[in-house]
Amino acid sequence: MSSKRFVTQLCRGFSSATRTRPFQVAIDGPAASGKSTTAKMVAQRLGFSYIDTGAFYRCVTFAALSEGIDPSHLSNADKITALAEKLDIELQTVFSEKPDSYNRTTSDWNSASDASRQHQLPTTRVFLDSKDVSSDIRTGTVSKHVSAVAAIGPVREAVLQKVRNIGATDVEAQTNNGINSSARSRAAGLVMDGRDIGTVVLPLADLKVFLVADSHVRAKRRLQELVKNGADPSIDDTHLNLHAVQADLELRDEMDRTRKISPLRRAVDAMDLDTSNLTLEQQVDIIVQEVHRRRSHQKT
Ligand SMILES: Nc1ncnc2c1ncn2[C@@H]1O[C@H](COP(=O)(O)OP(=O)(O)O)[C@@H](O)[C@H]1O
Ligand SMILES: Nc1ccn([C@@H]2O[C@H](COP(=O)(O)OP(=O)(O)O)[C@@H](O)[C@H]2O)c(=O)n1
Repeated sequence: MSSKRFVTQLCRGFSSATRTRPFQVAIDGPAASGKSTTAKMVAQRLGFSYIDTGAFYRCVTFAALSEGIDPSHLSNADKITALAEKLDIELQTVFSEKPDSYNRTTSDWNSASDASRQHQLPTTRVFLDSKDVSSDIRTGTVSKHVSAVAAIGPVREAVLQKVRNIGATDVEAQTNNGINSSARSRAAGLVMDGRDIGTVVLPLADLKVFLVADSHVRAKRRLQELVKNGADPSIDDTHLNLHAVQADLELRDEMDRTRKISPLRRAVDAMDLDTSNLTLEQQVDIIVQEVHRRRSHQKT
C-alpha cells in the first residue's frame, strides 16, 4: 500500500469528523524529554488508553540485532522490513484501577508517600512474539541502532499498520463501552507518544503536545533511569556517564530530526511544554487541565 493511502486510512480510522471517536492526545518530542512517563500518567488520570510507538521501533531493532542483522548497513533494509512485517508486538499497560486516582491532583500526589506514588505509577510491558522484552528493548545497544531502523520507510509503514490495529481495537472497545482492566478498553480517549504522532499518525488529534527539556537535564534523568533499572555495562554498550548519555541522546535526536520520512518535528498546532524545571506531576497536571478545557469547549 502506498504511504499516502495508508496514512489517509489511518487518519480515517482514528479521526472521523463526528464526536463519537475518543479524545486523542498526541505527545511528541526528543529523546528522554518525558513523553512516555507523562503520557502514561495522563492516560491513568483520565482513564484513557496509551500507546508507546517508540516501543515498536525498539522491538524491530531488537529483533534485527538478535538475528545478527546490522541496522547500520543500508543493504539490510529489506531484511529488517520483512522482520517488521511479521513480528507480533503487543503492549500491556497496567493502570491503577482506583477511579479516584484518575482525579488526583498535584497536592494529593505530593502528600502521598514515595512507596504509594511508585505503586500508583502505570507500567507498560512489551511483548514480542509473546515474549516479554520490556527490558531488552531499552538497552544502550538498541538505543544506538533504533534511529537507523526508524528511518527505513517500509519499516515505518509496517509499524503504522500495527499501531493502527491496536488503535482500532481501542476505538472498537471504547465504542462498545467495554471497560475492564485491559489497557485496550479504557473509555473516552487515547494518548499516544512518539516523534510523528501530531504530524503524521494523528494529524487531527484534539490536543498535541511538543515536550522538550534541556539536553543536559534529559541526560541526567535518563542516566538515573538506566542505573535504577540495573543497566550493566558489561553486557551492554551503555556508557554509564553523563557525557556519553547526553551525546547518545543528541545524536539520536539529530538522526530523528533529519531523516526524510516522518522526521521528529513539532506540529504547527502543538502546545509547547518545556519540562526542564517542572516536576512530573506538574507536567501531567498541565496536560490534564488542557484536556479538560478542550473537552468542555467541545461539549458547548
Ligand atoms: N519533570 C521530570 N522530573 C524528573 N524526572 C522526569 C521528569 N519528566 C520525566 N522524568 C524522567 O525522565 C526519564 C525519561 O522520561 P521518559 O518518559 O522515558 O522520556 P521519553 O519517553 O521522552 O524518552 C524517566 O526516568 C522519567 O521518569
Ligand atoms: N513515532 C515514533 C516513535 C519512535 N521513533 C523512533 O524510535 C526511537 C525510540 O523511541 P523512544 O520513544 O522509545 O525513545 P526514548 O525517547 O524513550 O529514548 C526514536 O529515537 C525514533 O528513532 C520514531 O521514529 N517515531
